[in-house]
Amino acid sequence: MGVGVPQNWAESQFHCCLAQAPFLHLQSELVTESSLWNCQKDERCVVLRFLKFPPSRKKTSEEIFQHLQNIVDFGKNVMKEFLGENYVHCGEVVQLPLDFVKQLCVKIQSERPESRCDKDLDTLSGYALCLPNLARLQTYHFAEHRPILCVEIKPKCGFIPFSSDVTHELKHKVCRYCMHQHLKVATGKWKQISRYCPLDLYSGNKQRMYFALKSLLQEAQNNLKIFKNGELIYGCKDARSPATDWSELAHHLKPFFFPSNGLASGPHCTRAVIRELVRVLTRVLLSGSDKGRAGALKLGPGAQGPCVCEASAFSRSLHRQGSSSLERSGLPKGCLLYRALQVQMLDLLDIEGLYPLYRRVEQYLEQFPEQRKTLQVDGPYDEAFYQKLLDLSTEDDGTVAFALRKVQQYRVAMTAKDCSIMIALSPCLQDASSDQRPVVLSSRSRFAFSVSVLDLDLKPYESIPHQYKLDGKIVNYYSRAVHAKDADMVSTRLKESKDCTLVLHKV
Ligand SMILES: O=P(O)(O)O[C@@H]1[C@@H](OP(=O)(O)O)[C@H](OP(=O)(O)O)[C@H](O)[C@H](OP(=O)(O)O)[C@H]1OP(=O)(O)O
Ligand SMILES: Nc1ncnc2c1ncn2[C@@H]1O[C@H](COP(=O)(O)OP(=O)(O)OP(=O)(O)O)[C@@H](O)[C@H]1O
Repeated sequence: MGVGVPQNWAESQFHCCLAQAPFLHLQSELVTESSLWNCQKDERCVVLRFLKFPPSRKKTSEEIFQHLQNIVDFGKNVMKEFLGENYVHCGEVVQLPLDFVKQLCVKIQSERPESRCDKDLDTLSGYALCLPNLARLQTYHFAEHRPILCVEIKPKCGFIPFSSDVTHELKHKVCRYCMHQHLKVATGKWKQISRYCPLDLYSGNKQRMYFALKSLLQEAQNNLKIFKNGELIYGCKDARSPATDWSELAHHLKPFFFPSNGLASGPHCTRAVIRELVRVLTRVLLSGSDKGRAGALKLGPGAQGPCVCEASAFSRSLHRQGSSSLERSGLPKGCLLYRALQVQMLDLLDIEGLYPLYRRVEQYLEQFPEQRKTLQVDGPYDEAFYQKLLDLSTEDDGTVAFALRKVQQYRVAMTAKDCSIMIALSPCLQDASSDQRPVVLSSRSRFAFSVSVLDLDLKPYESIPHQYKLDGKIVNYYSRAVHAKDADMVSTRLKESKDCTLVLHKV
């Protein structure tokens, strides 16, 4: 059969995503559904996402269809509104011939990372989500034949909680990502602590953003991947992945950034290429005028928290140099990072303030399980659902309605904290300015680009107790292992300095 086997693909708890080169080009003889047929006809390249479940949790076809439809509706009615039309691509639910799905599943099985194989792909319903291939320029509606570079960034949570419900003082000083790094290394998820801090990336300050992006390039973990013509050329799957090699990356990138000159190879060339990449990414991340309704989120002035994470390597080094001037967010309002941050901040109470409200909803649902549907706990994610999210009042009137509103806002915030950004860059000629597509300049070339958001599935209601436990684990581990070590170092230094003190006695 004429189905390209994907070379790279990844999946989360619920989904399997088939992506990257060679992309899954759907052949006409295999696909009869009209939407896919159209994709094939106008040469658009598509990506299919399938649901996946633990073997014990089978779902009916109807449930699977509904789950996928909910994902589409949530994208359309909520995330498009908040993040902006151009950044969000919701796709559509399609029904595929079962034979096709089964053969596909067999073909990709060997490519699945072992750690993800505890869940089975849904091959029985025939339903899947059909999405545009976001590793390509979204400003073109037909296949692009020019070389294309795509950088995928999972920036994670860009603010420090400001909620008065936070009980651990450390949470007001160090961001969750930086704390979580220590637990991840201790549990073997990754080999070493990253110097990346999301607060640097979201700062809008170019210097801090460069530092953040360079740190991602040094220690990509699951926060950075780079694709060239759809093929993964940089980024790792797990802690066993080989160490990152900048000279190899530079070799791939050189034709994009230094197309016509024979810049010598070696460390100088590598540095120059990486610098160009980081600059272009920063420019793209700061660009954008897409209208979204994130402005409709009237977060009060208190809803900001500190602008610097005490654990950030950047702020630590500035601190050591005696400089304390770190600016608050200078992100332009139209850019995707700004909008994503606003949505993340729907988490106004922090999990510590939210958990008792979740318990209130739970108790109510235990008593009145039939209300689950009326309350739209699991959808539909329609306009009414969206409207409720806009009420940011934090005054608890003791009602289930209040508790549920906060729970739903929290779920949306968590989704924005875990989504990824795809930046597609394609070199364009000097005279290509006549078309209206956005262009970004590097010192030796210019690129048409597009920015999209990926993985916008609403986090499940059921994940809240897990979030609560994990939060406690992260903070406790950090305060025991790291903060205690820091305190130790300070006291050792104090002791040493005491040992060296020359005590002068009066004679
Ligand atoms: O809790 P976190 O911050 O570790 O985020 C999880 C991610 O881990 P990360 O920290 O990015 O390495 C985690 O990423 P990986 O699967 O480990 O690459 C998932 O994205 C997970 O989402 P879900 O539960 O599969 O829907 C994410 O879980 P959620 O908390 O977003 O539900
Ligand atoms: N529409 C798309 N176009 C191009 N690549 C995609 C698309 N959707 C997903 N991918 C690629 O597949 C990977 C996994 O996709 P996605 O995050 O949506 O699935 P997931 O199953 O939730 O996985 P994860 O838990 O790793 O985030 C992404 O990191 C990205 O590299």
